[in-house]
Amino acid sequence: MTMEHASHTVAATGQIQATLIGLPTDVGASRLGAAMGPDALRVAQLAPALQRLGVAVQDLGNLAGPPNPRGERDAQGMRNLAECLAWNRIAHDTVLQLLQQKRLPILLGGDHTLATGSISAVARHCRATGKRLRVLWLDAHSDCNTPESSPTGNLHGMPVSSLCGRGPKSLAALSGAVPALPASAFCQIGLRSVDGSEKSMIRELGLEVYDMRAIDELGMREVMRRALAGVNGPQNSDVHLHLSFDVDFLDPDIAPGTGTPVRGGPNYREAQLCMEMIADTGRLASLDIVELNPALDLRNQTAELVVDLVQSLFGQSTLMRDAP
Ligand SMILES: NC(=[NH2+])NCCC[C@H](N)C(=O)O
Ligand SMILES: [Mn+2]
Ligand SMILES: [Mn+2]
Repeated sequence: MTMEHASHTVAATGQIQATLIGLPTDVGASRLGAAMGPDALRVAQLAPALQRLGVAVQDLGNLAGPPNPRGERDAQGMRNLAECLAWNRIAHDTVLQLLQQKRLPILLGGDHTLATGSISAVARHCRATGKRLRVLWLDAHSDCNTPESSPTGNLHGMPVSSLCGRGPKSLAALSGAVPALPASAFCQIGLRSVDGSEKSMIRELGLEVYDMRAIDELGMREVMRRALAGVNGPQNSDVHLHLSFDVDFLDPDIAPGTGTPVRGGPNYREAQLCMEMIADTGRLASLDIVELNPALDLRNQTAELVVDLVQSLFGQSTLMRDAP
């Protein structure tokens, strides 16, 4: 177990400087409600929970963006592309600025299209600083549809293909290079709902995927050991680890507050171990928390669970002492 944190997220004091960015949009999702996600996380005391672990937390509040319409599919097969692009530009610009200030951005979504903007910024930053980027994508879905292949036209099903240079051109170009990052930088964990077209895309891109069957057969410990193989240890100190956490990764029995739930996900202990093993790397440098839908939640229990897991992600453990 390592106790140090990645140097680029740590100010001279050794303290992580995190910034919460509320992006209240569900323009890419199938159901309304994820726009309320940031506030549900605040109600569940996300900032104080991080502060108790010694993280300095700044909250930018909810940033203003375009309206969240329920558009029909356009000629290319996408819903609400213009609004989605505008929200992602906001995500990109804000995350990039924070990374340049050596802060650790925590994007509070909002739907999962926002990962296009945030990861584009992370990719741009890594190109400029010579860091190696690793993206862990915790999700029930692989989100690698294209406008042509998507069964729904919802853009939250397309961020991975966009980032790999296959999705809608305007979204794919956000980082200033196409593709924004190599497909090999991604590692997807928890998949259990993959469209036929996405299966082909996963193979075409060569995405590293640990689906629920892999978790069942190998166990979460071995899956995470493999996922973090190029992240752990002194020889990988140049890695920027980004976590894109889609709340529907979790089993709907413990996390009902999400718009596209799929049964058979990781349970509470598996999810905790996943977060703890990421924390142990000390390399987490940016985070998306997306697809939390308070309108579908029960007494905010999903938001509270997410806060609990984020505490593990930032080093809370049963036996090690919290920061003073
Ligand atoms: N981020 C998510 N929750 N994505 C769900 C995507 C569902 C489906 N594959 C689609 O393309 O519409
Ligand atoms: Mn999902
Ligand atoms: Mn997703």
